[in-house]
Amino acid sequence: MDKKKRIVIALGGNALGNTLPEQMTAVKITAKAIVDLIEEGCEVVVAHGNGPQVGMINNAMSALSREDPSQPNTPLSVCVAMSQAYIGYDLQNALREELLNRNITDIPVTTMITQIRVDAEDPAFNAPSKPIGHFMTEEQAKIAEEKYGYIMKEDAGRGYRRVVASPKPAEIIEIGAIRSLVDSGQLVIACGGGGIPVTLIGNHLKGASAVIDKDFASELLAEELNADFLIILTAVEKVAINFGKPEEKWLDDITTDDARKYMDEGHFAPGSMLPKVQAAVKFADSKDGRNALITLLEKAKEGILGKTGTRIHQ
Ligand SMILES: Nc1ncnc2c1ncn2[C@@H]1O[C@H](COP(=O)(O)OP(=O)(O)O)[C@@H](O)[C@H]1O
Ligand SMILES: NC(=O)OP(=O)(O)O
Repeated sequence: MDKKKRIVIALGGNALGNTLPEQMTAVKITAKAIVDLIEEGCEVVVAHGNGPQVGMINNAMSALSREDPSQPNTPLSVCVAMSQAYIGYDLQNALREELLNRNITDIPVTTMITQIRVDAEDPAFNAPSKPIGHFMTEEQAKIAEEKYGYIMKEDAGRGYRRVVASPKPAEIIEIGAIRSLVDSGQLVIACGGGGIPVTLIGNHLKGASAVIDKDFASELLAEELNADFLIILTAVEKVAINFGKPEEKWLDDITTDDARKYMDEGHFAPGSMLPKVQAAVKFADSKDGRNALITLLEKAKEGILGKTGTRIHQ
């Protein structure tokens, strides 16, 4: 019998929604897409983003400490941990239910609280770039800057968002535990929200004020688990060159060299498609036979069957 294909899936914003009720609904659709892959005979590991959720949690915790001075401010690393548990809770339950609905009773679902070591000297700490929280108008953004000292940036024509530091992931602290669970056949949700950023001081892990990009964290997870496929599920079916322009062209199958050329030519927006293509290239180049796929959440099954999406390979 063929060895099962091991797939790490990175879930983007549309897989989770922006509010509590939206997330409840979105995870049901997401769970169907993931269990479709399991039914196709794949071994799946799930990672996910947290931009809207970590922003919401951070706003709530900051409001609490403004109202009640006895409540110290909640560090961003703790907000990431909260977002992992909140998203993991909904996703884990939706996956459990979808598996049971399809009479799959032998795959336990687990969410692993995951810390990821970053370099304390990473220059990203001095150049906030990761959008979190909800979109604002220019006027609302100015108020947020003045009132809360937030750094606000325009996000790919979609409005203004707060930006925070986003260092590169260096080491997944819980990788041994994740590997044991995956190897024993469990469906594991790990590296949520890009992982809780920590720096290492002796034996102590210190939370860092940052949000790691989940595309890069998922890539590291896929390499560490020796996955065959990294699938990045987002809001577009394929990656385009000349995106949004009259000469727009959707890409089916590209080599990592093609992708690097397109990146140099500036076809992919920073903060949205660029990190996905960068992560896909890094994974595909990391070992012969490794493939990355970028596609729409609802098309995951067609994507793995080679019918759609943008496939990136050496
Ligand atoms: N070259 C491109 N090809 C396709 N989509 C692109 C491109 N450049 C930017 N995008 C935008 O990137 C978005 C995906 O990024 P983002 O919304 O940050 O993803 P997610 O939240 O799913 O991680 C797409 O919905 C699309 O609007
Ligand atoms: N942490 C992270 O990359 O979140 P998003 O995917 O929501 O931006």
